[in-house]
Amino acid sequence: MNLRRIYVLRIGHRPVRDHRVTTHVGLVARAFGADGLFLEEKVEDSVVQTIRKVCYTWGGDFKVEKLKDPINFVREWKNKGIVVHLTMYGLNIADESMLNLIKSSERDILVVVGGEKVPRILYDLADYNIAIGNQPHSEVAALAIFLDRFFDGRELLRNFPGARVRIIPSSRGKKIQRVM
Ligand SMILES: C[S@@+](CC[C@H](N)C(=O)[O-])C[C@H]1O[C@@H](n2cnc3c(N)ncnc32)[C@H](O)[C@@H]1O
Repeated sequence: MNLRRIYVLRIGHRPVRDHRVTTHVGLVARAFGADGLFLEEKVEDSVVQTIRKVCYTWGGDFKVEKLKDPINFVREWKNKGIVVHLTMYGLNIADESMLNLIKSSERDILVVVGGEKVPRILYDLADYNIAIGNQPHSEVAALAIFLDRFFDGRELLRNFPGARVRIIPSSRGKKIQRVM
């Protein structure tokens, strides 16, 4: 059995201004199958709390952690896993050969998404600089599409153990079941 894990690192957070987008990076990471999120130390505690509250209510084993030195963390990560940096300047994911190489690795994966400006060194540290198309858009969209392609859509059918509420999918209206 492959016990490979996939984590997300969000770099380049601007306090206050990026509160919502960094929260959304976390929610997308969790909902689209990642095992956890690493954030810079300057990220507001309320971002971490919001993501943890979603995990408490909706389940899953998703870890959120702040890092003192994200670049050093990436350096050390490379001893045990691979680093995928999502950037519009990278190799287009539509060329599936890169994605296939990433999928076939048995090592843990760190997916790095940036903000306004990403430190140059990340482009060199990354094992793969991957573009979700070579047009500028958003870290939230880039992460969602990368994870969805990585898991071939299977993440959308995942169960989240320990959920307190669950949605009963319905063609109209909102049906929610309390589980515990
Ligand atoms: C506001 S964008 C900045 C665009 C940036 N100059 C870049 O390198 O992609 C913030 C983040 O969104 C992600 N991003 C935006 N467009 C992307 C694309 N086409 N492919 C992959 N990632 C993208 C990157 O992680 C980037 O650091």
